Amino acid sequence: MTKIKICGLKRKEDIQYVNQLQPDYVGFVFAKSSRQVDLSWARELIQGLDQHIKKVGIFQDMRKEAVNHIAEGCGLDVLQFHGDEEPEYCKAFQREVWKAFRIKDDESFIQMQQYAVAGYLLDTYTAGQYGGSGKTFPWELAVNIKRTGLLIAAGGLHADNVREAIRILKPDIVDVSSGVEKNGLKNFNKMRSFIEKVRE
Ligand SMILES: O=C(O)c1ccccc1N[C@@H]1O[C@H](COP(=O)(O)O)[C@@H](O)[C@H]1O
Repeated sequence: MTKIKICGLKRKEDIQYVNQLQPDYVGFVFAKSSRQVDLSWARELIQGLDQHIKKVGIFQDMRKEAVNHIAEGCGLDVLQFHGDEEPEYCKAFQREVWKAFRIKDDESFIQMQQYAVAGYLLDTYTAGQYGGSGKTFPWELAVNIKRTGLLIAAGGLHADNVREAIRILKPDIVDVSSGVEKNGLKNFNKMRSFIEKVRE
């Protein structure tokens, strides 16, 4: 079954929502974003999180020492690198690593072959923005991609398009942030609809 990651939790209410709805993963954004959390707030949120839900930290071109400090402090299960991190950088961690690739055209996939990571996350290329854009990429571009780890589909997913994304991309995991928000905040009903669609 396709697993689910809900990204960008930043309020205690968000934690209550996911504890009730039980996605497989949740994401805490440590990169610059309207969803950014710092180490101490993330720790406080995580104290209330159901232990069965895996914790993903989202980073963008951050020093390795800083990433490790946050990962230790929060007990992160997965590190998601969403910037221009090089293959060598991604190999330098003891934890599971997912690398995000921003898809624009066929050439966007050439770079992917240089990485040996546990997860390959496909997000939409948006000029001047590294993630959380709420925009989709042409999924057909990724139908035959070669990869040696998990495939994580991201970028503009929501309850009304996620089944089509699963049909075309056959991902191991679907990742959503903007698509389960209302007025910039996570919304319980949108999260529930998204999760129901994936699991129906
Ligand atoms: O969500 C963010 O604010 C964010 C900021 C910086 C890097 C990545 C970020 N989130 C990731 O973006 C994709 C797509 O999100 P969306 O569903 O299109 O809003 C997803 O992988 C998030 O983990």
